Amino acid sequence: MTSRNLRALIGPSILNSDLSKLYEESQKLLDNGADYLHLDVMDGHFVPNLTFGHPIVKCLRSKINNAFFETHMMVSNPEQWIVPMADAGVNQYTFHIEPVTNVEEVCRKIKENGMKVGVAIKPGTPVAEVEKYVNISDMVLIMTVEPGFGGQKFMEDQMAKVQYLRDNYPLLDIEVDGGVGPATIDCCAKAGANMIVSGTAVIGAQDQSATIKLLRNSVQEAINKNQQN
Ligand SMILES: O=C(CO)[C@H](O)[C@H](O)COP(=O)(O)O
Ligand SMILES: [Co+2]
Repeated sequence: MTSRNLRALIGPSILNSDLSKLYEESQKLLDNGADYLHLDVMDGHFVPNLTFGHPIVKCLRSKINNAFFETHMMVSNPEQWIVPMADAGVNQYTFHIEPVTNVEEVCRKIKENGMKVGVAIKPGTPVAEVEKYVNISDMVLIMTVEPGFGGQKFMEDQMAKVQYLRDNYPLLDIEVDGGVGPATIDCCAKAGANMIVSGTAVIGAQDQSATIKLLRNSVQEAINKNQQN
């Protein structure tokens, strides 16, 4: 949890981009105004899909020096990858709490390795499960699809979790991920999300820059409105 003002931040997911051009696609997103990059790491075990791991992240970091990298760790043993990801130049390590027995220990180890901590929950996990860790993490990720694949339909029923967290933790960084784009952003913004992951909607946009701006404006307007009340 942080004590600064909330900011609207847009972190495109490169999951559904042309991964043979990972550097070019990532740089294009940053040039078009992305605030950070959301890198989806899947192990084929916690989720039924495989993506990439720390060697690829390290290569990307060697070409992109100054962007904020968040890895979304959809893996069964998040503790295993903390040191390699820190070494690869990751800034924030966001992991799912569902398979973890000692979440505090994982949070501690992530911080010890110089990264920010994100704690994530799947749609079926109650918000109370993640609320326990709000005070020892930098961000909470509320998944708005079942993790594993890009391009799925946004689950509006997850907004109750976002709203609950925002009502109780006004300065908490709350991220949403899955099916978020121009058609669903107002709903996320209104519920109180301030960190927005958007994959397909940004990657496939005719005008990436305009889409990123539209997402950010919607969230910033909601933040401003909230602060007036
Ligand atoms: O974590 C993810 C899937 O598990 C991705 O970040 C997410 O799906 C983003 O892609 P899209 O906006 O296309 O849904
Ligand atoms: Co993700």
